Amino acid sequence: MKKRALLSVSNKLGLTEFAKQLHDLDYELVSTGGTKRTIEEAGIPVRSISEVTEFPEIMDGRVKTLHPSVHGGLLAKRSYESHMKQLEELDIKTIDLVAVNLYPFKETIAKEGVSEADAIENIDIGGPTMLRAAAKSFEDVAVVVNPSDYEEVIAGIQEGGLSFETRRKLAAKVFRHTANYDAMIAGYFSELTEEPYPETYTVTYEKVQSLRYGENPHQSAAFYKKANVEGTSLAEAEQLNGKELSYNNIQDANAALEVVLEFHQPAAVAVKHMNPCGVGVGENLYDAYVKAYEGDPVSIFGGIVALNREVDGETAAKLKEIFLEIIIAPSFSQEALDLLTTKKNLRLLKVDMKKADRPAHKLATVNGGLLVQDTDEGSLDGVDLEVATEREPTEQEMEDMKLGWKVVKHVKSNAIVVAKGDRTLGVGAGQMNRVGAAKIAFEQAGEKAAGSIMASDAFFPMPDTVEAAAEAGVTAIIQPGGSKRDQDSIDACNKHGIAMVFTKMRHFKH
Ligand SMILES: NC(=O)c1ncn([C@@H]2O[C@H](COP(=O)(O)O)[C@@H](O)[C@H]2O)c1NC=O
Repeated sequence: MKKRALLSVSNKLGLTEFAKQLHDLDYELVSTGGTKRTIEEAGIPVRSISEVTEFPEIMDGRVKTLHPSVHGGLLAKRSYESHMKQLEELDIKTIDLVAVNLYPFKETIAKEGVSEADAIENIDIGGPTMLRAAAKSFEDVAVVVNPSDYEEVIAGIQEGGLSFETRRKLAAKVFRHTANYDAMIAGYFSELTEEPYPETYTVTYEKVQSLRYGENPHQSAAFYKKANVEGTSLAEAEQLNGKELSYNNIQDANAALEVVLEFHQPAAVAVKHMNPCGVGVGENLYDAYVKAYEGDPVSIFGGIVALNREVDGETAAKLKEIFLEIIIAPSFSQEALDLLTTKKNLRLLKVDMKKADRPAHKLATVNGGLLVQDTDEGSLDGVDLEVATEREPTEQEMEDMKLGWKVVKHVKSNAIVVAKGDRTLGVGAGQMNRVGAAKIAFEQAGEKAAGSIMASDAFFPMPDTVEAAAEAGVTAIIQPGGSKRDQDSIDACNKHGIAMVFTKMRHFKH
């Protein structure tokens, strides 16, 4: 008796070649409407699914393969006499191979302005049902969900049949695929019904690449991207030069990208170990980069630089002067590319920075758990800053404080940023007490701290940070305010003639 293959695919890639090879291997082919037409047009004999089900495809294809003649043929255990007897009694033929790929739900919901009705029509029902049935029956049935596996499947059959291990691997792939598909549907409906934190949180990620190792060489790692990437993302970067990215590179590059996206003017951000070490904004990119570089010419060495304008030749020449791991930009001029690609290991990443939306959620794992929160979208846009001190900040101080505030949001807490004249001068990151972070920032800024501003990601529980700032020459402070002891800090500012504003918004980053 001929073996039977059921083919029902939305993505017709490689279909006719696969069908032809199966036919040559003496399989009887059975197909649904569009798939059958494609196979027939290639001159390959194929039977209609309606012949098998003795039922027409109905309701615009909503029901075509959902039939006992299909699912009996898939789910019967060949080793059970009772199952085989039932098939015989009901005149159902076994199905030995299934190739199915699903309605393009992901691509449909990614379309701008897609209607709910369109999204719903693209939820495949019959396809996943067949895939799951075939995968459950992997001991007897081979199931192919990805056209990239056609070749291997054909080769296996030609060599005398697919092994148990191969069939089990194909089944595992199917269950991951249908889980991924359903997770996308679940996510879509959670959004529709405005349930950001539902009773089960199902997210799905697709592999971008295996990584050589994780944070340290003894840790294994891989990079995955969201099935539907929202906004500007490193996961969609185009690498134009350099060796493969590492786990730490990706983390650092993402940190740099997040900071540079804060700015509309030409901006440059240098990052080390996920903290910005130098940030500059300017009239043009060169100017911005020079400022970022001068912010901390020591830490930037071996760092990651993100820029928010096309890298031109002049900026590239300056970037080339020091050892950098990665440069991220929306584009690179040919001149810049010619200059930078002479450094073989320097990774150049082209990232589309125009995508406005940001990921709705930030995820963090704890042992045995997952924390989910809104992305920190807090900004000073439209915020009336409260001046807490006797002295009002000058216009220049205000500008510098706005820059400091944008940067301090991205520095690990406790975080202090010292800035002046469109650039950072010192960054204190990740300290267990605030005054400690401030001291690090002042030490970095050195004499340049005179006349600078200080930004703090959270309020001051004591006036010690203000005192340290006064000693370093800081003239204005931006911080959330809200401590029971705010008055102590205000008094200290007034004593030293420092202007201080409250944002009433905290930017902890752990
Ligand atoms: N309703 C059904 O019984 C059904 N059976 C198979 N499909 C899907 O129909 C698509 C193929 O359709 P066609 O061969 O007409 O191009 C495949 O993506 C397959 O997963 C179905 N469609 C949706 O559920």
